[in-house]
Amino acid sequence: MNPLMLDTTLINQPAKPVIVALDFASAEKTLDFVQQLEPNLCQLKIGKELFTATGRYLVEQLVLQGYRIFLDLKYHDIPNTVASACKVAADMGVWMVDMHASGGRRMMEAAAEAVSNYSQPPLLIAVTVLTSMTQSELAETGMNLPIDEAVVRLAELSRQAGMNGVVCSAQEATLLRQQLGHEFLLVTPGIRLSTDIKDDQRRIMTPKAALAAGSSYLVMGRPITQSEYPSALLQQINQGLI
Ligand SMILES: O=c1ccn([C@@H]2O[C@H](COP(=O)(O)O)[C@@H](O)[C@H]2O)c(=O)[nH]1
Repeated sequence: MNPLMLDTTLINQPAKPVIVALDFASAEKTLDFVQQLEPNLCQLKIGKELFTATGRYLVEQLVLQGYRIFLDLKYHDIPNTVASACKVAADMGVWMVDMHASGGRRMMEAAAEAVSNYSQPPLLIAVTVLTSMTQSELAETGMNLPIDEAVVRLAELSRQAGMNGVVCSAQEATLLRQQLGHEFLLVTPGIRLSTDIKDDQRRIMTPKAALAAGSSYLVMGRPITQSEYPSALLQQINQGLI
């Protein structure tokens, strides 16, 4: 494909369940890995490591290849700064961008207002409680609610402030679906196959169980990027087999 021409063939196709976290340190390693995938298999996530290494160049390359991109920079700053960053993300053509719900209502409202005039605004997602955190680690930060209550509180605030959904663990998906209905997006990292190790994740679930619990999208990094057959693994998840 001519790299300067946007591949529009997939734009109207529904998104797939998995967002693959491209946690690599260079464009070269990333593009090598992405060669094994196709835009109709999954969405891609660019987070802090890869974005720090490659900036907007790689985001735009992958958008041009027809991938929906989740720019996972978890903004947490004053309202004006986060709103301006969301506009730049929208200009890059990303599909989804996130911020910490703990940045508060005014920060999230400013972000929602900033992208409201785009014809295809990115989905705005707020991080509730990181999937690496346990109950005691949350308490150490001064937040003394049980994790699931903290997640519900932050998710309700996010929805009121105009977010399209939240990042949470799939372990909270059933509760959030009861409280917030079926339209609000639940983006769930901490996904592990039954044979995988947890790594630094703490609140985990298998892909099949997470989708059954109400997850909208499964964020998966190491289980896919370190697999010998990433494409076959994605196909099995897409078919609901694992
Ligand atoms: O609560 C959160 C928010 C973001 N993440 C990100 O998701 C991936 C998970 O990667 P794995 O290798 O599957 O653990 C990673 O990029 C995190 O930054 C998260 O894990 N939890």
